[in-house]
Amino acid sequence: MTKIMKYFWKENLGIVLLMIGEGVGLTIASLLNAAILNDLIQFNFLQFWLHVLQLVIAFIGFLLFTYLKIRRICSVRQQMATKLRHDTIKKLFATSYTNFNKNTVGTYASWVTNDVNQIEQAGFMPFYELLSGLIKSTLALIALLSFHWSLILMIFVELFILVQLPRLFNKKMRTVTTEVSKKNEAFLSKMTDYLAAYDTIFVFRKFAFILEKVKKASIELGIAKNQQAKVMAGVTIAGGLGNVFGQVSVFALTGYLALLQKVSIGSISATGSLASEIFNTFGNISQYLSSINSTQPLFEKMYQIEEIPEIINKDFVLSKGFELENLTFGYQHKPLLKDLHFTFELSKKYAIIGQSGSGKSTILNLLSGKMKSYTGKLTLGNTALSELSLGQLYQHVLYIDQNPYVFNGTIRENLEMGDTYSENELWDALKNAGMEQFVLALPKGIAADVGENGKFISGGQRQRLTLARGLLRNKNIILLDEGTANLDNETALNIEKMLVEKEALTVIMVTHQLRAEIAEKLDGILELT
Ligand SMILES: Nc1ncnc2c1ncn2[C@@H]1O[C@H](COP(=O)(O)OP(=O)(O)OP(=O)(O)O)[C@@H](O)[C@H]1O
Repeated sequence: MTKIMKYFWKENLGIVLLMIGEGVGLTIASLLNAAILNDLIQFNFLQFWLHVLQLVIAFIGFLLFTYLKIRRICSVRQQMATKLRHDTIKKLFATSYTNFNKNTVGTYASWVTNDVNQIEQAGFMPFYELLSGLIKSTLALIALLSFHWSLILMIFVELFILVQLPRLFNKKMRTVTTEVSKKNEAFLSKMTDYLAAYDTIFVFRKFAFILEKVKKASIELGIAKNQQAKVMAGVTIAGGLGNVFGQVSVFALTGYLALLQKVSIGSISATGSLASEIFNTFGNISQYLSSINSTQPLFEKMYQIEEIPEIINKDFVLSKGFELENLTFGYQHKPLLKDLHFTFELSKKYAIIGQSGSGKSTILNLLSGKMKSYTGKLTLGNTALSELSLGQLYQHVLYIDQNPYVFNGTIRENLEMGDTYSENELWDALKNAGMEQFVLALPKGIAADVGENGKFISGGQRQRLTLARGLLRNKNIILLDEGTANLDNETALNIEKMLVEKEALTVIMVTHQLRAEIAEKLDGILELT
């Protein structure tokens, strides 16, 4: 948490200044309480009314600073949460393909929702409460010193004992918070999975089965949260006991000093409220620190994502296509591809065929730099793929996998994905992907919404939309995994023809259905067994 607080140091300094303003207002109000009581004891009515007026002004100042502080904390807290979410996703995008796939999408969603919320509630909020309390306590201690030194001495001894308390709870708090985070991850992951499977659940009428699973996952999450609340309750009680003891002892000592005529009688109302400020803060310190401490594992989880730096290979020239030599690869040490030799020359057209599970998509995954744990040689141009940054690779390569994602937005947004293209370029891409007539016939045309993962359009239309999105990018090499599998024979044939007839384009397509009209135009076929 220190890291993010430091990053926003200017904003946090502003908050500290507002807290000081708030604390000064409150301390002055406490001191005025003593003065008012003394005025009454001495029947000094003029002074009494003057002090009451000053008290009102002090309270107005206090409330004004409190208002500004609350507003500012809320805004800075949101800025820090946004930075955390942004940095986490940025790191996830900068890690390797294999690392990203170690967790489910639901887990990552949980990090940037549940965990960030937990950091806000259990980390940032207690931190500001503690900071505000410490500032008020420091001012209160200074004010108390103006009454009698013995008060400060006694408070210091008691505070020393109070601040030892958090240590007793640190370990337990970390454990229960980590457990809540894990259960949150599991819960969100399961929910994402069940809801994404809605169509399957719908046709199998498995609602009761899924509801039972939802209930079980929710109960498991509830147990972890209860466990956390139990530890929190223990921390609160321990702090509360110290707090009560401290306040009573200051009250008693001031009374004793007043009896000895070392302090005025009115002091008792000021020392009481000043001491309550100090002991409220330090009484809750164990709770604040345990809570802040408990968020540490959540930060660690986000910060430990390994970023793989993009190192640009300056010597790279796309002088030739992909060359595979003795290429061997397997998942989890299970051999799949063995000693493969093949050359995909630039501007030529290839198909990869073979039985289901023979490794066709895996080859495209290797060519597109997603899998790196192969042995043998795999080069593009004059450079080994392992020495090429993904940015450089994707400057030339377009990979359309078996399930390309269609975003919940318009056709135009799905095509552009944040880039800018002319109307002509957009429509050319739609035409080449066999999508032009369909889009023209839509009431909203290119501005039509496609829904979540394109659920408002057909499977074939989704495939053509993602193909158009790829064609727009004008890359030299296209890797197409069953890119026309969902299309009718005629549309599929037209698209494949369009691709193999593009002279400059290197085409490597995985297909189950190699049509004779296409096969005769190919320069090579890689058949896997
Ligand atoms: N991420 C993965 N982890 C472990 N095994 C995997 C993974 N991806 C694929 N496999 C396995 O590797 C083998 C080859 O998979 P691949 O997807 O390359 O086959 P394919 O020839 O493209 O199949 P299909 O024609 O059915 O799409 C399969 O047995 C598959 O179960």
